[in-house]
Amino acid sequence: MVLVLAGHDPTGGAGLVADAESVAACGGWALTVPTALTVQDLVDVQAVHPVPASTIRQAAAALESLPIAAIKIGLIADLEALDAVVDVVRRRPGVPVVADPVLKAGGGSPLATQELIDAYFERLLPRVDILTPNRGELARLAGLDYQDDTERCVSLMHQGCQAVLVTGTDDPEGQTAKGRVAHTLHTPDSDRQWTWPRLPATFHGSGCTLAAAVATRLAAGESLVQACEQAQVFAWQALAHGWTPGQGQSLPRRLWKMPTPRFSPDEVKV
Ligand SMILES: Nc1ncnc2c1ncn2[C@@H]1O[C@H](COP(=O)(O)OP(=O)(O)O)[C@@H](O)[C@H]1O
Ligand SMILES: Cc1ncc(COP(=O)(O)O)c(N)n1
Repeated sequence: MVLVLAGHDPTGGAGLVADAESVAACGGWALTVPTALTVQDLVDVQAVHPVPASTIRQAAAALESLPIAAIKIGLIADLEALDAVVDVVRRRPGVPVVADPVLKAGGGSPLATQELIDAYFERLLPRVDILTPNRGELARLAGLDYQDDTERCVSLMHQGCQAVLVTGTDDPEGQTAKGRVAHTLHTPDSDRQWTWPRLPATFHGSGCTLAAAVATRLAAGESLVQACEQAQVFAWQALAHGWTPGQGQSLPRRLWKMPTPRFSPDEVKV
């Protein structure tokens, strides 16, 4: 089972719904604790309403008897929610924690203040096993003192984060080979890079899809490198099967392997 602490996105493209689909598609079972309710469509986020910290703590405590094998953290909307999430994680020592820092909506609206980013760095990072930022999020978390992504990741690992999988889709410095997106897994011992064909769309919930998949594969006992690779293959295919229902970003189809079912009354045997 994967405990997911994330925001709700009514479009189902990102947030808890995305995470639950990803977890199920990768062979796990999601336990979902909302950290925030958002108001958004596929263009941008209009509002974020944090769930009270006491509710987050209570909802997670109620799940304590269940066999949680990994924790996935998504949107955290305020300092109180951050402290509640840190408490939840501390109560489960040894369970791998995958955190996807959600700092900005796809449409550009900020989702975290500088104070919240500083607190994320100080309080949550020391308990994170793998962080999955894009390059912009990495730069904001690490701050201005570093020359390149490797230095930025080293600074996050000094803070206690065990590994960083940097997704290169946003590629602000234009370093990705043309037509490919590159992702690099940084650990204290080595770095490992993968590249994938760039798809001709902008996706809503791609980061959630990837991070929840990493958590699920870690929960299944895969190594960090295996889990990261499997999750990237899964996320790429979910995006390749994605669709664009209207204005704005495209939606990943995480359950593309599930055919449209036909239900027959004959299946009901008493
Ligand atoms: N246009 C795209 N083409 C191929 N892969 C993509 C594309 N957009 C996102 N991805 C994939 O989605 C996953 C999440 O990455 P990314 O979109 O950078 O995260 P975030 O939502 O945090 O910005 C990665 O595995 C990345 O390869
Ligand atoms: C509730 C919620 N969580 C996360 C994201 C960003 O998702 P992504 O960076 O994967 O597009 C979002 N738009 N809404």
